[in-house]
Amino acid sequence: MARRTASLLPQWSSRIFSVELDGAPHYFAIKEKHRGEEVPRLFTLKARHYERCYSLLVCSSDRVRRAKFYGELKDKLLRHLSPESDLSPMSSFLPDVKDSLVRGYFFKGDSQSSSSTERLLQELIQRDPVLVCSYLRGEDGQLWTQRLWPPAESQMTEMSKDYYVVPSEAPKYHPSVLNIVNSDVFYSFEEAYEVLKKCGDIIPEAKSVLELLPSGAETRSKPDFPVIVIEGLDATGKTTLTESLRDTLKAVLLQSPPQCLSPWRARFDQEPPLIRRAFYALGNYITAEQIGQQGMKTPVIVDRFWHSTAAYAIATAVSGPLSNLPAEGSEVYRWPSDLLQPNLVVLLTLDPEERKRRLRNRGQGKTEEEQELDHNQLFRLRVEEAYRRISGPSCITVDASPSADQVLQQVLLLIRGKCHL
Ligand SMILES: Nc1ncnc2c1ncn2[C@@H]1O[C@H](COP(=O)(O)OP(=O)(O)OP(=O)(O)O)[C@@H](O)[C@H]1O
Ligand SMILES: Nc1ccn([C@@H]2O[C@H](COP(=O)(O)O)[C@@H](O)[C@H]2O)c(=O)n1
Repeated sequence: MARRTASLLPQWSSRIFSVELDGAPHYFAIKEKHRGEEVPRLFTLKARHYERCYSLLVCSSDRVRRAKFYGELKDKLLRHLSPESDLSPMSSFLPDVKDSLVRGYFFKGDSQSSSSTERLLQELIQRDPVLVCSYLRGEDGQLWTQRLWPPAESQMTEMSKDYYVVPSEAPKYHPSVLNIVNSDVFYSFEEAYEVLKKCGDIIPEAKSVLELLPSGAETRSKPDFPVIVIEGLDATGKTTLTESLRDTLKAVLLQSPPQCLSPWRARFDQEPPLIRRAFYALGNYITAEQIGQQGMKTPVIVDRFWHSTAAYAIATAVSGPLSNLPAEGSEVYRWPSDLLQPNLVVLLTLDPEERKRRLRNRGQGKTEEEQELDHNQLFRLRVEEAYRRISGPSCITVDASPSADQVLQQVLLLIRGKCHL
């Protein structure tokens, strides 16, 4: 298996590796040592008594298989490895090369149970799309060597050489940015459709979803009436506002994901990002079809649409501070060319403490992502910033802290100014 997967990781010696140790990414490169050359030291691994570490990179050419297996691999490793192994997320990428990121895990080998670890690795490389490397500590404790595992007996390839591990600078943007397009965010009906179609064999529910889809993102004529989307984090007042707008404007209220996908939403929420995001992306096309029909008769108000799909996906793919997000103007913030464009998108924003108070008062269950919003201040900031950076159409921010009626009046003013209602 190592040989077959090796061909999926071109330019091995030019790759950068990232291991998350104690919550912070450590970047390293690999280097062949030439005679008399001083090799820079690797970051000091905290547990100095470990002599050997391993990395596993998931590198199937089938992206659905890769996404599913990456999630399963963590459970498998956690079940088999000792807690001292410090299992950490790892990735490898070619700087500035789109779609070059591969994910995996890194862990410290336990000398007491090395044979059972190696048995597990042996099983994995026989059956699964993983590429395993071992890292051996040098005598001074800081210089590490990377070697393909198990060492290739013959046929010296670029990968089967021994390399020294050397520190590397952090890339300008989070490496996940390289793979966002059509893995986390889908920019056409076809791209998202392809993912769900491939899932049909392993997720029977995918077939039911496919049956509900419009026959393609047909270019319909623009609705005669205005289409207004209300966006925002949970509990910012979207439901309250959209219902008031519906009543005031005698409009139709739609939502994304649409009601018809409700039976399958929880199922797809358990899936890895590739599949989950494809599900939500397709939901927008079903809603767009409904907008197209209703918008010929009345104004249409939409509770969440494309901005939500893209902003949450981008903010989840990238970790850490706002500076890790793709730069403003990046292609990842562009609107899909085949998706209906609303006339106005309003983003409701709220002070985090007030949002929490409203969540508490409402007292409903929360999705994992909503809990993450509560606990992780950086995630919340990334989602809000991604919302603001999406363009074509961009959103207009409205402070949702005044009373429900004041927020309604503010948004009605915007609608009358922009949509001539
Ligand atoms: N302007 C407001 N002032 C005070 N409370 C409000 C205001 N708007 C909404 N609320 C209350 O805040 C809570 C959350 O509002 P709402 O359900 O409308 O938010 P939401 O954005 O639709 O949330 P979710 O996305 O989780 O469905 C509700 O209890 C609602 O009554
Ligand atoms: N158009 C959409 C709508 C929602 N999502 C995802 O759902 C979560 C929030 O939705 P709630 O109904 O629970 O408020 C959020 O995690 C988004 O990832 C989406 O992707 N696209």
